[in-house]
Amino acid sequence: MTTHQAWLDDVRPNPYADQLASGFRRLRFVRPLEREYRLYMQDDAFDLKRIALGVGLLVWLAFAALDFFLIATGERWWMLTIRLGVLALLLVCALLLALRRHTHLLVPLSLTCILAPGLGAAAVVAVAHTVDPSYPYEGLLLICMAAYFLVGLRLSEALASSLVVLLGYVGFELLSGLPIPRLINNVLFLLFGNLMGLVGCYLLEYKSREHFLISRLMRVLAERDSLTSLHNRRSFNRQLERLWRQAQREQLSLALLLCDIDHFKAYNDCYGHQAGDGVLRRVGAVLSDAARRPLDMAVRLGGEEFAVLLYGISQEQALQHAEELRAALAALNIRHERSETAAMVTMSIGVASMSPGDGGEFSLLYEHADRALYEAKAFGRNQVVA
Ligand SMILES: Nc1nc2c(ncn2[C@@H]2O[C@H](COP(=O)(O)OP(=O)(O)OP(=O)(O)O)[C@@H](O)[C@H]2O)c(=O)[nH]1
Repeated sequence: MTTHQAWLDDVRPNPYADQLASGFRRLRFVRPLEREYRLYMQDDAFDLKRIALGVGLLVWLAFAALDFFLIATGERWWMLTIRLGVLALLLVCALLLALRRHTHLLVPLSLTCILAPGLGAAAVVAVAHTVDPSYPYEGLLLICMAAYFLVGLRLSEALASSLVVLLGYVGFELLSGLPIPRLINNVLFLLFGNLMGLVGCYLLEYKSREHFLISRLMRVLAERDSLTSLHNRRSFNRQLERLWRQAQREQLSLALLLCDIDHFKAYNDCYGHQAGDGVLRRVGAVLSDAARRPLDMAVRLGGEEFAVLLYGISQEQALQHAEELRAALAALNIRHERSETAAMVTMSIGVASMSPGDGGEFSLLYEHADRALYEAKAFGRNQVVA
């Protein structure tokens, strides 16, 4: 953690950076991040689970064939019955996983894929031990290892399912009458194997969580302006293109508000750069409040230039939004004694609205808003022009 600390402080407050800085030794994030991580894991582990299940089915069948060589008595039919029962259950799980529709069932399905063969194998071993105490029980460890490393379970889930398998094994062996010293020997071997799995799984999950936090943080840093936390120009360009296509499909209009703080250079010169940064942050918060709907976006284009992209609203509504923004900034009443326009910090806003379905390029929307902003500046600033 300490290696991150130095640069993490530069990007805080940010939920991913905060979590990286505060640590997660217990393999748990704060609640909203934990939920996000689990969803990410669900998506990430889907293919892994399908491959693991395919391999598991083949291994299970191979062990069933092996039983026939190792056990020659009637018990082999009990063992085969158990194996077939487990096989049927695994096939149902495989079918549900193949459909890929039941993502909410992913964890229960994974647990079933461990518990069914685990308890099934424990029962098979116990039945075999009634006729041949040297029948190999070590295969149980393979199932525990699959829980720790193969099916994408979290440590707590892998540990719980492995313990259930172990307890099941002890119970079945007690019923089958395996001599106690031998049972203790077997259980100790399985416990030590599990201990290794536990440590490996902890390190793996720790790294997976760290990777999740860092990759999300990188995404935020690549898409957001560090001073205001608004989207940056790159993110804006991408979103504008995306929304343009969506508005084209849905026959809706798109509005762009280009906002520029008036006499900001004079503000910086008068009150200092730090105070200027404070103003940029407060303007950012005002714009961010105006873009709360999921497809809307507030952007810092650079310097004291901002933009608000609004989805599916008319020119009149866009003008109204712009006036509200201007009024919200005025209501903050940030003193600006060097402004030639007013005694407080104000902004000029250029508004453009277009329906992509009517034809034209999305760059036109920006051009129209830019021209309107130029006019707002030219007509005396602190006003909205469409
Ligand atoms: N404090 C601070 N100032 C910045 C930042 N980025 C750009 N600026 C300053 O913003 C000022 C922009 O000046 P101009 O482009 O002349 O704009 P203006 O003074 O607002 O003039 P008008 O827009 O015509 O009213 C410059 O002094 C930049 O140094 C920043 O991140 N923080």
